[in-house]
Amino acid sequence: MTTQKIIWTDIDEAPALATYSLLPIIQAFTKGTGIAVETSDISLAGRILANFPEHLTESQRIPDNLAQLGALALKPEANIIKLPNISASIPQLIAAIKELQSQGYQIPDYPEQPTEEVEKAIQTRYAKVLGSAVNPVLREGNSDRRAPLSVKNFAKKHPHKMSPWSPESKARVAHMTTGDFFGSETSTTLAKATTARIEFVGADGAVKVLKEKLPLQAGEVLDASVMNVRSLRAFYAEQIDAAKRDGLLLSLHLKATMMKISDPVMFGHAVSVFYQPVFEKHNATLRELGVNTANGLGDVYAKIQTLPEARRAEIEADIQAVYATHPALAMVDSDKGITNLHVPNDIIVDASMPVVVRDAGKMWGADGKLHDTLAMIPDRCYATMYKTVIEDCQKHGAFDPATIGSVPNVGLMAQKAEEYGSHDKTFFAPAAGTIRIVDESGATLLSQKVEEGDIFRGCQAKDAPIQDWVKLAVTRARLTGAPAIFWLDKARAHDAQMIAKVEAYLKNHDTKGLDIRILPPDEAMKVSCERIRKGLDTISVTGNVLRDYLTDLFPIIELGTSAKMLSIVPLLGGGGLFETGAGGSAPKHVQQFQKEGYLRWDSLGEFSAFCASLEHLANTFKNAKAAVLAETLDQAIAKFLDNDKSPARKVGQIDNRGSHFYLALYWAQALAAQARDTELQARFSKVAQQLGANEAKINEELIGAQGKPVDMGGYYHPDRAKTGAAMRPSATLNAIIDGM
Ligand SMILES: NC(=O)C1=CN([C@@H]2O[C@H](COP(=O)(O)OP(=O)(O)OC[C@H]3O[C@@H](n4cnc5c(N)ncnc54)[C@H](OP(=O)(O)O)[C@@H]3O)[C@@H](O)[C@H]2O)C=CC1
Ligand SMILES: O=C(O)CCC(=O)C(=O)O
Ligand SMILES: [Mg+2]
Repeated sequence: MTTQKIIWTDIDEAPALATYSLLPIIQAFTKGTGIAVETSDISLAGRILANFPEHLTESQRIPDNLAQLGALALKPEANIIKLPNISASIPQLIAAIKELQSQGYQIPDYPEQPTEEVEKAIQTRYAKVLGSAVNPVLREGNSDRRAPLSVKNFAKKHPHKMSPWSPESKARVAHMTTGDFFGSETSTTLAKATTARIEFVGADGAVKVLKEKLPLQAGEVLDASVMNVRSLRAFYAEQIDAAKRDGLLLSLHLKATMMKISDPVMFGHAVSVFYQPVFEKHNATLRELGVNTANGLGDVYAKIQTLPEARRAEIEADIQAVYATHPALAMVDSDKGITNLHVPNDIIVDASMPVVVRDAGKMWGADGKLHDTLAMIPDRCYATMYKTVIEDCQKHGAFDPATIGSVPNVGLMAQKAEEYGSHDKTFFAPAAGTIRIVDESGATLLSQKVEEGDIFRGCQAKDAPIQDWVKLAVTRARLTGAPAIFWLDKARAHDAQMIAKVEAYLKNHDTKGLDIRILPPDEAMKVSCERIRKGLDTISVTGNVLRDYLTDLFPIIELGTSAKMLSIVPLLGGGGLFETGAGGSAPKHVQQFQKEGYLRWDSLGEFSAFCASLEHLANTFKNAKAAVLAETLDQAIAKFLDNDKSPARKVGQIDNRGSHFYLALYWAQALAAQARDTELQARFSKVAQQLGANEAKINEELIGAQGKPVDMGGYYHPDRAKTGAAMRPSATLNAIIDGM
């Protein structure tokens, strides 16, 4: 029998914890079927270690798994289960490095302000693991994200709580009206392939090359846009005044993790504008200490620890004084005094704005209560649709998960499409002048006027992925009968190029009888909201960033969480990437696990992704056992939902581990009940019997393990034995699974 491989990624935080319990079950169930489920460590800690082999002993080294998986993703045999991983901000990266060093890994410190060449080289190496470093490498296909039907039906039957909107709600989204990426964008479609370069031209005409080689294909869409920092800072200042005047909380929503070059800096400007009195008065000291506003107010607190007591107290008092004259800030953790401006990775727009919608326009204030917020989302490329959904709720009230329809998504992301690939084309203007993209003949393709500090961003979207994206949209529209809306705005330069392509490529498909529209994001949002309120589904077909934002927004509205989403990436090379859920790695869940031995991570996303991965094996390799496993897993998931076996939230109820037991039980029962594969039937009849007979005992052992602190031996790089033991506390369950 040839063995087909499924790669299960080892990642971070809550989903990594869940893996300790779930993977042994999955490996036991697939044993002897010709399917091998193997792990590949692409965790933040793993990626750090993989980049510094010469600093490690032989036994400490780990291979560059991410590069290997990236290569695998291009091949037809690729079958990868991708769990959400940390896209690290600098504070997270530094914390992970410290932890690894404390465990005896002699990797270098992160040079925050490199001066010497050696330091610069180390920083460059660390840059490879910073931010969204994994997803763009593995996502060699476009994205199909939706709620599986069983999950959607479950949510309708057991609707989660949505806060009612008050007619007095003053919540609002604020965005810039000029000087943002949206306003400045210019875009072109390449007539022929070329290798371009990006250069800065100073006021004196001197040219500085920013990027030597930018290979461009014929037919690809190339954009250049600029965030004018003066306008951005003025925008922040205005909104600070407006929030104060209107008695609103102030919140900032960016994506500093995924947009790892531009957004931390935009975040930093908000920090220095909000705390301007502190930065003015203590400018010299803070500079000397190497405070980087892009790392948030938390960086100020961290760096002033080295100052003499009196000096530190003075700065701290001046920070407190700001709150007296400024609007209240939205809080990430009001108990600990962690504000929205503390660290750049705590409020990530895709996850934070849906919660504002769910909580009726409110966020937590320092008083531990919910208040209407003024949500700053500077750039109009993304802000207007959030504005529309908030206004829709203010007008029509909260969405009712019991009755609303669905908004699945078809997202363009292959080959680092759009903003995903912009990191190596994002630059900060060294002075006033022009930044331009010049082709190999010397002709200027695009150019932007800049002032000092402005953020220049170049984006690319290759033609093949665009064609595939259009095809995927038509396929989904045909399969579901739902209208498909391309969220594209002809007033945005990039979108205008895309619209021309979409219109051309739609002609390659049979679209007879399909409802396919092209609408700007605010209108598309309006139509989609109107339709879900009537119980109707509407496919959103979007570029990369809107994909990210919408696939948290609608799932959180519809299902209460994006963890339950099915997230499939049909790879352009023929393989499959199956992502679990559409959300993140839930740091809050790890904190709860460490404190009270309770893990409320819901693995439904993993279940669905694994099922889709088995289906893919069954279809592409005609693997009959995989087909039976997939079909029975699907039945098990349905029963799991029917019996509501997802983790609860509190000690004493089943948690993630208990939910895995029930999945195993129902899966074994379904395998025992089928007759297509008698070998599996016989094998699993015994397992089903054993699991069923021990249900009470297993539950007792699993729940008995809760309620006390857990020592994982590390956060970013936990001790495998300790964590494994904590995640598999039922000797009875372990004996059955390990005995299979
Ligand atoms: N695909 C990927 O690799 C992604 C990675 N990330 C990364 O994840 C990290 C954290 O991201 P963040 O935006 O804070 O958001 P998360 O999605 O990790 O968490 C936000 C909240 O979502 C809920 N939640 C998420 N997943 C589950 C689940 N499986 N079961 C139950 N509840 C869940 C919980 O909310 P509640 O308290 O409301 O129940 C949780 O506190 C960052 O490092 C980010 O870069 C983020 C998105 C995608
Ligand atoms: O790549 C990342 O940093 C996050 C991706 C994400 O949020 C998503 O795909 O939904
Ligand atoms: Mg997301």
